[in-house]
Amino acid sequence: MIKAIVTDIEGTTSSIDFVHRTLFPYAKAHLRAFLHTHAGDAAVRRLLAEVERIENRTLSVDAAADVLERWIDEDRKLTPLKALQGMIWRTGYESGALKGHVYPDTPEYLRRWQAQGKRLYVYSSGSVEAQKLIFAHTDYGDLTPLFSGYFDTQIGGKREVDSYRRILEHLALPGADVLFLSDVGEELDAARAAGMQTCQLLRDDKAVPARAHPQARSFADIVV
Ligand SMILES: CSCCC(=O)C(=O)COP(=O)(O)O
Ligand SMILES: [Mg+2]
Repeated sequence: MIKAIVTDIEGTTSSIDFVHRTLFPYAKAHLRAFLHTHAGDAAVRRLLAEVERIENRTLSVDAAADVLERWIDEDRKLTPLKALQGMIWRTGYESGALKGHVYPDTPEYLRRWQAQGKRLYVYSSGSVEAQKLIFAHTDYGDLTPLFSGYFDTQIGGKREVDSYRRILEHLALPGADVLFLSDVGEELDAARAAGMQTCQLLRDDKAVPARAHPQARSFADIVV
């Protein structure tokens, strides 16, 4: 029996377009000014040091902004970029400039599954801060009370089997009791290799079907 469900965000609970056409441009538009204002803050300093380590060179604030803007364009899933994006999006959500997109079936089925006693978790390349923000600011209210925990790239990349093994250790459940939901075949392959059950969300025509996994057009199609 499924005791826990771990869900991806982009392409699964929420639309790819929202992430790429609203969230990423917002982060890019505010990044440089954010870095100039906060480069002295301890948390931002640590993240900029990580950017320098990845680039293997010393960077001025503007040079770091250039690198991070390029990473946004390339959709790189690098931890310091994702952490900085989360910090920038916070201002957007709190001012009302951003509203977290979720498909209508997302809150409905998350509530239903929680009422059935299943524990719900998020695993996204977006930072834990960004995950909490998107679910706290939806048209359906604050969905964060539905979740028992959040995982981001600090636990490992989403295409790596070890990431899912580590998540299972945190959940203290065997893989057979855990269902992972994602739109990306390589992520589902890695979760299955760790022993999890899987289901691919095919929300729109952009998703590439991974026929080795059960498939669903919405959460209403998922058998738990
Ligand atoms: C937390 S919302 C922003 C998601 C994000 O930054 C991203 O890169 C999408 O990654 P996902 O693993 O949810 O497909
Ligand atoms: Mg996804």
